Amino acid sequence: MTHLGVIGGGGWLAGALLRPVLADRLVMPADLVLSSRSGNISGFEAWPGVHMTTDNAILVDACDIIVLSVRPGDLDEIDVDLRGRFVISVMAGVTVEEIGDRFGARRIVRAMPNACAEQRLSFTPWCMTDDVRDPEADFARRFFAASGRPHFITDEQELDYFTALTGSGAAFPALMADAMIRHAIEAGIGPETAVLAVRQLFLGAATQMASVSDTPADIVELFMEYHGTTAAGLSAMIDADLAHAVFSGLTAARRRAQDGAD
Ligand SMILES: NC(=O)C1=CN([C@@H]2O[C@H](COP(=O)(O)OP(=O)(O)OC[C@H]3O[C@@H](n4cnc5c(N)ncnc54)[C@H](OP(=O)(O)O)[C@@H]3O)[C@@H](O)[C@H]2O)C=CC1
Ligand SMILES: O=C(O)[C@@H]1CCC=N1
Repeated sequence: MTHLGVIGGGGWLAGALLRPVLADRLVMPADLVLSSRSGNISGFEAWPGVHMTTDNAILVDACDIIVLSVRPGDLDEIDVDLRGRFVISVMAGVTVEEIGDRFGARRIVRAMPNACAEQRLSFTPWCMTDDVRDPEADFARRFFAASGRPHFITDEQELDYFTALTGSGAAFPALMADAMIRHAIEAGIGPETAVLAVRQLFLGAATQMASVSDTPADIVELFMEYHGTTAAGLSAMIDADLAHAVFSGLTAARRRAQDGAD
């Protein structure tokens, strides 16, 4: 039986990835070991059989698949020997070469999910070393499929880009949504109604963009050609160079991922 050990299993991303995996019974609670530094792990009350420890060596001894999910700045504290283990890393900015050099592992999957994993809606690009065996690659794909859409890539460097683009999850759309909510409140709409309205707007917009064949650019074009109130708003946003602000943000996030995300 395969045992899965998650170093940093008490963290935000680990919980978001693991709850769908447990709900789907891809891994049974008794076969899962989570570690944290403090011993405080919550969010797994529905699966009382999950093992928890503060000792990463105990976790590694008990498991054949090891997930690395600590913050990059905490990696130096992780003193374990992962030779012969299949390793899955979801850490931003830590290359497979670094993981191999540091822990002795050769069979490594590196992935960049996002926190929408909790809603099973992560976009999760992933890559692997040549040594990964077919059943291990299949496990990795099914592991990430439980929490969203895995997308296999062959160029590891793209992961630093995806860390900025999609690893950020709801954060960048939330910035746009928050600006809209603040504008609505300034215009006299009650705060609760403003939040309700913009949440429903983003749900509708995301669902539409995910389900119709029109690209986002096609949708903008459609409204521009309609020449109505929305076109007036779009023109003002384009004139204010909204794209420039977005490009600056993504460039800064990518640079941080390339420099080693802490
Ligand atoms: N959060 C996100 O949206 C995303 C995160 N990532 C990546 O996932 C990784 C985890 O991030 P996230 O879950 O947000 O981080 P959190 O800070 O939420 O969780 C980190 C976890 O690591 C534990 N930890 C720290 N040091 C050790 C140690 N020496 N031994 C065992 N456990 C330890 C912490 O324990 P304790 O709390 O007790 O200190 C905590 O449980 C990061 O590398 C990040 O780059 C990638 C994509 C998205
Ligand atoms: O903001 C962060 O650093 C984490 C890693 C990638 C996405 N979120």
